[in-house]
Amino acid sequence: MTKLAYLHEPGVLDNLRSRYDINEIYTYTGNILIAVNPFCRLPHLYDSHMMAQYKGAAFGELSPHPFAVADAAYRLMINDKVSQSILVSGESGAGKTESTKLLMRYLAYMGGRAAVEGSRTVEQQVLESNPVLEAFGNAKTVRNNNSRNLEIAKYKLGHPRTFHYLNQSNCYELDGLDESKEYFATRKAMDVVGINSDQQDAIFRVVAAVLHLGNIEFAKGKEMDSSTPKDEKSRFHLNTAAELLMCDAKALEDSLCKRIIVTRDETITKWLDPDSAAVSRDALAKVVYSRLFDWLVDTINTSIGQDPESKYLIGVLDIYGFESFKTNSFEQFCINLTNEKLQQHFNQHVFKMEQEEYTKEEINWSYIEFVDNQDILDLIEKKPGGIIALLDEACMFPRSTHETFAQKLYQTFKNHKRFTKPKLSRSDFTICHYAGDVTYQTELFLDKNKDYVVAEHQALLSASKCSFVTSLFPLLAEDSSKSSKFSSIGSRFKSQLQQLLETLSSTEPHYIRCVKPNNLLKPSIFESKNVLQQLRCGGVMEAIRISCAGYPTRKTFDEFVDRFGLLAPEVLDGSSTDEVAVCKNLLERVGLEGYQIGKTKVFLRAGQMADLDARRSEVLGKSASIIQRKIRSYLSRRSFISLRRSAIQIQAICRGQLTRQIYEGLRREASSLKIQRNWHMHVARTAYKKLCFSAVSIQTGMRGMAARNVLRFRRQTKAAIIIQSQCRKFLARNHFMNLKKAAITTQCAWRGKVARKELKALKMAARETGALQAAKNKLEKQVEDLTLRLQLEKRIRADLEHSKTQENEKLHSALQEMQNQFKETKAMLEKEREAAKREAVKVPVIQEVPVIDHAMLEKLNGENEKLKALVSSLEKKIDETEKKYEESNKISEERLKQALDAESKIIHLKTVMQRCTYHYIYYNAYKCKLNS
Ligand SMILES: Nc1ncnc2c1ncn2[C@@H]1O[C@H](COP(=O)(O)OP(=O)(O)OP(=O)(O)O)[C@@H](O)[C@H]1O
Repeated sequence: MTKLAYLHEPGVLDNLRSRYDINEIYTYTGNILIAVNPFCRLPHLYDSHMMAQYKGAAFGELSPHPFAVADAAYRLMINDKVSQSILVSGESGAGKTESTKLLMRYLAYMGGRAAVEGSRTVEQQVLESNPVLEAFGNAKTVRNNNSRNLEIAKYKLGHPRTFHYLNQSNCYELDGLDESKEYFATRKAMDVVGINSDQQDAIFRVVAAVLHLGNIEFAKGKEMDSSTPKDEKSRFHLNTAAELLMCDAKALEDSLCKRIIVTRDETITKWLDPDSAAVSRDALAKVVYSRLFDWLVDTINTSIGQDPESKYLIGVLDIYGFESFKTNSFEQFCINLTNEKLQQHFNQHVFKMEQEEYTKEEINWSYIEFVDNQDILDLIEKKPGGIIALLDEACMFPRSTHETFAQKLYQTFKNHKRFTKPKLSRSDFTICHYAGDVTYQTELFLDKNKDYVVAEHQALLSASKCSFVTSLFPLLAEDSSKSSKFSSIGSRFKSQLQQLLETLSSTEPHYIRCVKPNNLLKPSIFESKNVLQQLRCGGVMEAIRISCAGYPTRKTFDEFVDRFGLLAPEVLDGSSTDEVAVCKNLLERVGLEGYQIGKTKVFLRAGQMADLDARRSEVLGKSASIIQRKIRSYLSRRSFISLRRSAIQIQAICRGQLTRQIYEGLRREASSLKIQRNWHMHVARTAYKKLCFSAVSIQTGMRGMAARNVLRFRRQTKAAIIIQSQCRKFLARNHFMNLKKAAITTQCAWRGKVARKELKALKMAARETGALQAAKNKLEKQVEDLTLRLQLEKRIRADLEHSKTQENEKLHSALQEMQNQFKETKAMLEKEREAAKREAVKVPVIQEVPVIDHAMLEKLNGENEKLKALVSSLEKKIDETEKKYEESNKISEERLKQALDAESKIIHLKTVMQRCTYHYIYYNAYKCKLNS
C-alpha cells in the first residue's frame, strides 16, 4: 500500500479490490496486514509447503501473509528477546478467528517439538482444543454464521426448529458444514483436553437442559400475579430439564415462578407474573450456560498448562469486533469499549508513541493528525463520573430504573461532544465511537450489569444429584452470599481490559486488520462502501499515511552499527569511537537517503530497514559462500590426502597379494608334475599286471575246456544207459497196469450186482418203514389219549383227594364232638355219683344200712348203655371211614401205577419210533448214495 502512486482512499480501495479479485486477499500497509475475508476455502495458501516457504524469509520478501507476520514475531522474540503480540481485529465475521488459527498453526509449526509417543505437545493441544471453544463459545449472529448446536436423541431433543433458543435465527444448516463431523471433532477435542466421557455426558445434558428450559412458557396462575407452566408441553420441557439437571421438578418450577424475600423480621414468598417468570427462566438458562463455558475454559487452560521455563511470549489476540445493531444493549457497550481500548493501543503505538519519540529524539518531522479516542474512553470508564461508574451507582441504588439512569447520563454528559441523546427517545443514548455512532438502549443495562445468581437458582442447582452440576454451582458460604449483594460486570470487565492492555504494552505489537468485503457472507463480492468504512474504523488510512511520512523503523546507534556494520566494514576500522559519526558514515556509504539521525537512534523510512536487511543478508550470504568454499576446499583436500594414503596402502596390499598368488601357482605346478609322473607309472604297472593276469586266465580256461569235454562225454554215456533202463521199466509197468485194470472191472461188475440186490432189499425195508411210520403215528395218538386220560385221572384223583380230606375233616370234627359229649356225659355221671355218695353220707344211722334206689340205678345204667352204643357206633363209623380212605388210596395208587405203565409204554414207543426214524434216515442216505 505504501508504494502506491496515489495514496488516497480510492487508490487504497482499488488496490484491495483488484487484489481481492485474483484471490490475493492479504495486503501490507507498512507493518499492518490487511486480510480481506474470501468467504471461500483457499487451501493452497495455507499448506505446509507455504509454511516452509515463510520460515525465515525476510518480511516483505514473499507475498503478504499471516505466516509472514507470525514468522516476524517469532524471529523478533528469538533474536531480540522481546515478547510479542499479534492483534487481530475487525468486525464480526471479518475472519479474525480464521486468521488467529493460521497464526497459531504457524507458531506451532515453528516452535513444534516432537511429541512424546502417546502424548501431545502443548502446541497440538492448543490447536486441537479449538473445536471445543468454538462449539460452545460461538453463536450464529446476523454478522457471522459460525455457530454449531448439538442435537442428540438421548437428551430428548428434536429439530433445532422446535427450540426457542435456536429457532430465532431461522438458520439451521450451513452449506458445506457437516454437523456430525464437527460434532465428532468436538468430542475428540474434549478427549484431547482431558474431559472424560462422564463429564462429556454431563456437559451435553446441561446443554440439552438449557434448550428445554428455553421452551418453558408461562401462563397466569390461580393466585394474583402468579404464574404456572402454560400447558402440557411446557410441563414436559420443565420435567425434562429437571431430569437432565438431576434436580427436583417442583423445586425447578418454584425457582422459576417464585421469589423468596428475606427481610429483617420475616421471610416472604412472592409470586412472579408470567413475564417475570420468563425473565427468571432466561436468567437461569444463561447462568447455567455461562458457568458451563467458564468450566470448559478453565479445564482447557489447566490441561494445556504453561511452560514455567518460558521467559518471553507471543500473545495472539482474537477479540470480538466492533458491533452496531438495531438494538444495542450492554453486551455491545462492553464489546465496543474493548475495541475503543484496542484502538487506543493501536493509536498509541502507531501514532502517539511514534510521534512522541520523534519529538524526544529531536528529528525533523511534520506532525500527522490522527483521531485520538481518549475522550471516548474517559466518557465510558473515567472514575468517578464515567458511564460505567454511573451505571454501578444506579445498580446499587434500589429505586433506580433504566429511565433514571438514562436521565442521569443526559444530565452528566449534556455537553460532551461524544455523547448525544436521540431526539425521540427517553432512555437511549448515543456514543460517537471511533468507528461510528452507536445508539444504546438502556432497558436491560441495570440487570445485565448485576453479577449475581438468583438465590433460588443457586439453591436449586447446588442440590442437584449430578456432581458435575453441583460443581458448577458450589455452595456459597452463608456470609459471602449475603454480603456480596452486588458486583458489577462493567467494572470487572473494565479491570480485565486494563490487565490485558498492560500485558499488551509489555510486548511489541503486530497488527492484522480483517475486513469483511460484504454483508451477504458470499465470495467474490466487494462492497467498496462497506470496506472503506472498515478501513476508516481501523485507522488503516492514517497508518498508511504515517508509514509513508514517518520513520517506522529505528535502531539505537550501537544496535545499528552492530547489525549493519558489515555492509561497510572499513568504517569500523577507523579509531573513531563516536557511534553517531560511524552511523552517518555507514549510512552514506550504503547510499541511503531520507533517514534521520536522532539523539540516540537512527530513524529509517518505510522499507529502508528491509532494504538494509536484504543487503545484510546478501553480504552474509556472500560471506557464507566464501566460508563454505574455504571449508569445502579444506574438507576436499583433507579427504583427497586421506584418499591418496589409502590408495597407496591398498596398492601395497594388492601387490603383495598378487605375488603371493603367483608363488602359489608355481608351487602348485611343480607338485602337479610330480603327481603326473607317479600317476603314469602307476597306470603302466597296472596295465602290465592286467595283461599278465589275462594270459594266465586264458591258459586256465583252455585246459578247463578240454577237461569239461571229457567229462561231458562220460556223462552222456551214463545218461543213455539210464534212459534205456527206464524205457524198459515203463513197458513192463504198462503191461502190468492193463492186467490190473481188467481184474478191477470184473470185480466192479460183481459188486454192482451184489449192491443192486442189497438195494432191492433195502427198498423193501423202506416200504416196511412206511408201515412202521403209520404204526408210530397211531401210537403217538394213543400216547396223546393216554396222556389226556392221565391228566384227567390226575384231576379226578386230586378232586377225590380234596373231597376225602374234607370228609375226613368232617368226620374228625364229628368224632371230636362226640368225644366231647362223651366226656361231658362222663363228667356229669361222675358228678352225680359224687352227689349220690355225699347224699348217702348225710343219711342218719339208719342210713348205715344203705337203701339202694334201683330205679335210678337202672335208669343210669340204661343211659350208660346208650352212650356206650353210641360210642361204639361212632367208632365203627370211624373205622369204616378209615377203610374207605385206605381203599380210595389203593385205587388211586393202582391208577398211578397204570399211568406209570402207560408212561413207560410211551417212552418205549418213543424209542422205537426214534429207532425207526434213524433207520429211515439211514435208508434215505444209502438210497441217495446208491443213486449217485
Ligand atoms: N482466510 C479465510 N479463508 C476462508 N474463509 C474464511 C477466511 N477467513 C474467514 N473466513 C470465513 O468467514 C467466516 C467468519 O470468520 P471468523 O469466524 O474468523 O470471523 P470473526 O472475525 O472471528 O467473527 P466474530 O468476531 O464474530 O468472532 C468463517 O467461518 C469462514 O467461513
